[in-house]
Amino acid sequence: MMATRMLNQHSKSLLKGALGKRYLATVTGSSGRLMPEIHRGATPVSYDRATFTIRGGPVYHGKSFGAKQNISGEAVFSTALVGYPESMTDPSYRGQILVFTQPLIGNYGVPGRDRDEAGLLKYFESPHIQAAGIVVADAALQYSHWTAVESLGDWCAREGVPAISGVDTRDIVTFLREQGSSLARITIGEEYDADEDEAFIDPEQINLVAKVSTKAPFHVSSSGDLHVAVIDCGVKENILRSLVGRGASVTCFPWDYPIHKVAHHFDGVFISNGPGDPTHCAPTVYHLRKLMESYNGPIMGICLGHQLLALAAGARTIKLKYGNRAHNIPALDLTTGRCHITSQNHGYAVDVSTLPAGWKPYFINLNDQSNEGIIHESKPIMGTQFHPEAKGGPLDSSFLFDSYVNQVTEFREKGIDGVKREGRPNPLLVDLLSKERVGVEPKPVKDAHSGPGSFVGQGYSKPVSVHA
Ligand SMILES: NC(=O)CC[C@H](N)C(=O)O
Repeated sequence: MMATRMLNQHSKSLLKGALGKRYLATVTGSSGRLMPEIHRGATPVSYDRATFTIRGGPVYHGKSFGAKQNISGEAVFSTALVGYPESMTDPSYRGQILVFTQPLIGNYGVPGRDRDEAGLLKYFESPHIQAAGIVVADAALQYSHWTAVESLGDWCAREGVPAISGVDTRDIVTFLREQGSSLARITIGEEYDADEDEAFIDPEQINLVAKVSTKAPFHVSSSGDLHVAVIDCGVKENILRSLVGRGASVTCFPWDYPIHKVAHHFDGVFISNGPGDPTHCAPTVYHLRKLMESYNGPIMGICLGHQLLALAAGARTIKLKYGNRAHNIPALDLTTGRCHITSQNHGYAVDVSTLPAGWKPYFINLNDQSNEGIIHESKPIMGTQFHPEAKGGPLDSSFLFDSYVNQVTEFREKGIDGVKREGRPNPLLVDLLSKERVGVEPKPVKDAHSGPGSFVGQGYSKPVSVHA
């Protein structure tokens, strides 16, 4: 008691915060940690009424708990139970309105922008929310978790992303499953205006990969001596971590970089996940085709990367009725007969009937029989539609990174003709490269809410409160 009286106000609030975080269930902020900065389109949290409108479908009335912004995009649903910070920052969700079937979202808050020893974001899959908006049945306004620095609603508002709750997500998903992939809009504040019906943005028409891919190469170092080139179509942090953690430094290239011209410097090539229709990436497909003609090192692709490999091989992709977005989808390994529970997030798939000679299907989806992977019959080239890096989701299929890195090691040791491939990346060149994605930060814009003296100018510097 005496000691408590002697504490100054600041230490008291810190102590209160620490105790609150550790022993009490309900936390509404996190003192002692740096709050993340404010971004384009940030608004105060809006608790206005809101509508979620599906084009050619129902209008759902609910309540806003994120930014006061109106947006439109493709409505997709995920049946994942946890992992909303990871999913929302996954660049593959760019342009999409994410409907969560898990009815309570936000109860463990949102973590900070902490980085691991390689400089990769620990809790996010990219630096910002990528989904255009989110739709939940029940938003938890109170949250509790030791990594949390803010609530889901605060995060959405700060990132300029609208969020709607109080709508029947069971009904929405039933509709989306029946009608198939649909355009939709979130409107905050005023009632939905039927005259605006034509104003739905269709992300399918946009090359989203060009928006989320780094604009210049960047490098992430590992302690090992392998070096992999990653084609960044919107790469998730955990793909990079899965390579770096296995001893492969990575240099990430923009999506349209002529990779075949530099691949001989690398022990392997990797093609990342990414948003939208893979057929928008014609330059990548062309470069991959050239790469497969000239390069003998291991090549692996995940999700969009897998689709691009298939297109480069000469196969076709199709759009699924409503896609697969979940963290528990069974994929059968056709080479072993084993089933793996996988993390997925895709709307397109490889049409396996168009796979040319020399390739075979590797995995198949046990729910809908869609293709989940392809493998070359003689070269070390493979791709998976699911996400072995998970985040969120189970790590059942992380062995695929082990086998890829084993192939990369072998290629480095034995080369093509039994001669060890020599050469480390030039340290000077590595030093010159950025250490993170270039040119993907949203630019600050002046809008109605961001003028001098407004919320954006002063909102987040205030101490945050902790319930005790
Ligand atoms: N996660 C991904 O890479 C998604 C790939 C592609 N944009 C699709 O929806 O099918």
